[in-house]
Amino acid sequence: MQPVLNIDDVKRVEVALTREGVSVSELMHRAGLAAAQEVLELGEMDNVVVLAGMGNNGGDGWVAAEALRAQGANVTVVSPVEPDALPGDLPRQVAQSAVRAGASVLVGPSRDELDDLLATADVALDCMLGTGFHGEVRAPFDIWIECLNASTARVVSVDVPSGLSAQTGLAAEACVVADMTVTMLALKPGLLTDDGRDVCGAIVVAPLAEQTDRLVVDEDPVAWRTDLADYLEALLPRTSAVDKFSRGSVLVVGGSRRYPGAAIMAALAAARMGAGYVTLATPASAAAVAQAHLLEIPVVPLPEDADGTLTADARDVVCKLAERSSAVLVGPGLRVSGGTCAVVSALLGMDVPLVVDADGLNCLARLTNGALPQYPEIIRRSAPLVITPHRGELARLVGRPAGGVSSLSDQLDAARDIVWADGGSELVVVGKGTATCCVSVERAVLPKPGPAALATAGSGDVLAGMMASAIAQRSEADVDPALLAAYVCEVHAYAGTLAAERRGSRAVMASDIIDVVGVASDAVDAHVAYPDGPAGE
Ligand SMILES: NC(=O)C1=CN([C@@H]2O[C@H](COP(=O)(O)OP(=O)(O)OC[C@H]3O[C@@H](n4cnc5c(N)ncnc54)[C@H](OP(=O)(O)O)[C@@H]3O)[C@@H](O)[C@H]2O)[C@@H](O)CC1
Ligand SMILES: Nc1ncnc2c1ncn2[C@@H]1O[C@H](COP(=O)(O)OP(=O)(O)O)[C@@H](O)[C@H]1O
Ligand SMILES: [K+]
Repeated sequence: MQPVLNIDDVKRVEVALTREGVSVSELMHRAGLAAAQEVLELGEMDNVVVLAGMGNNGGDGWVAAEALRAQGANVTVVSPVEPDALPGDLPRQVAQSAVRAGASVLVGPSRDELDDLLATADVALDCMLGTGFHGEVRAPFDIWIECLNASTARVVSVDVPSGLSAQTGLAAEACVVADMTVTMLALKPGLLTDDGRDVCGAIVVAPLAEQTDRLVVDEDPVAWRTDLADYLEALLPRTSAVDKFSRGSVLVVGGSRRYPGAAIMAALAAARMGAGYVTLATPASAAAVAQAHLLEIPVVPLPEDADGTLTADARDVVCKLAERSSAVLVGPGLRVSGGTCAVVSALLGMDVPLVVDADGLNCLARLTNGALPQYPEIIRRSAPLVITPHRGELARLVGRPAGGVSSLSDQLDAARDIVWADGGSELVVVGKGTATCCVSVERAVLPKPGPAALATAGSGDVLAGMMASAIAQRSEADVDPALLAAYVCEVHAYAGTLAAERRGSRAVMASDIIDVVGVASDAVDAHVAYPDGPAGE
């Protein structure tokens, strides 16, 4: 797994490195050399343009310029001011050194001059704005970014594409779209989510010092990005010595007269993910339509009110069914009412592995007055509990205003508020978004996100069914619950990719994802077990 650090923690690693004798000047040199090295590895990059800003990100660029010139490249550095006029000591010193070494400099070019220069470039190094960037991009960089994005040069961004917040992943109106980002010391959350996913290109981490790995871990990374090989311990069993019950039985409690489909999709996804026996319990008036869609899955009708939503009387039947299940999912399509809250509350009080999604989470928000971290006793239990909120649901659970969870960084913060309040190892918060985090009290795991095709109604219901299915199949095993949850997200993501290939990237609907869950999980498992292809091939 690769550690991911918040920007403030990156700065602390920088300070720790200086304490261990690696000065900021030395770090800047190594950063510039690392960027230059990546350019050299692209091959045949004779004409290089370096767009340098006024801070240390610009300093990295001047160092790279000098190094590339020493390797025989034609290098022109574009700067807003004369090198001697750079305000920071370090950037000024490295700029003066690059000029002494013969780098050409173009100061404050017009748009046309910059366009002409970039037209000659094989590669452009983007060193305008790094982690010190804030607000909207000011002149001249807004214009430089437009010119760069319009050019045909390969773009290598240093540390972070200029205009992207490396913390939030949100891009300013002007933002570089890079082919590659060489980021210093460690991954940052903003590179992995939202606009960051579109603008970073390939990401290379430059550690800069041999102490970095240790110091990064000392800073308690905000998350860990998984590699496929990390999932080995999370794979679902493939033994032949099973029957349909020992393969895991899942109870899905969901649906309403208004929303029968969500629960149907969750039940189907649970079956496609490998559970041997799935049961759907749904309000009576949703049961007929559900049964018509579910040939292999028994549907149990439950007491409902005039709106076709569960009443509290459903609790007894639900709890009896739950007792016989290896895992339960509650929520998809349920709606929020006194009755549904009573059912969610009863399930939370049981000793059965539980996944809470969608309206199950909204019930949980209501049961805790929109402040779940203040009522940890409601979710404290001995059996596993996985809650799968998207950003809106997560905001509601922790009492933030609508829109108050708007980045991966916010997802991680809010999820941590919940798991730390709970304090138990049974709880995982799967904070969903354009990138998803699986957070337990032990650590936060970031599975590889899927395509935007997953942003379609019902996609979350599919994930929730898959999650309950995986937990049912691994109920006996000692596996890191956050890793197991991340494995399920990884399969969901890959199913999204397969569905997009099959249906077209904008055409995927949730049932298309369900159709390929099985082949996606086989493919992910094969990659995990045999990263270099099956043995003997
Ligand atoms: N951490 C490490 O270990 C290492 C870090 N290193 C490097 O240092 C970088 C961080 O350097 P940094 O702190 O100097 O900030 P940086 O990104 O150059 O930006 C500051 C400049 O941008 C300007 N500026 C800001 N916002 C703006 C806007 N909206 N529009 C326009 N301008 C704006 C700001 O102006 P000001 O706001 O002060 O007026 C100031 O001039 C980091 O990304 C990495 O590359 C490596 O050298 C070594 C190892
Ligand atoms: N832009 C995106 N890129 C990748 N995955 C996404 C994107 N948008 C949403 N997803 C994923 O799709 C799923 C959507 O879940 P959710 O919001 O609960 O949908 P619904 O409630 O409609 O079922 C989550 O797994 C989420 O991580
Ligand atoms: K940059």
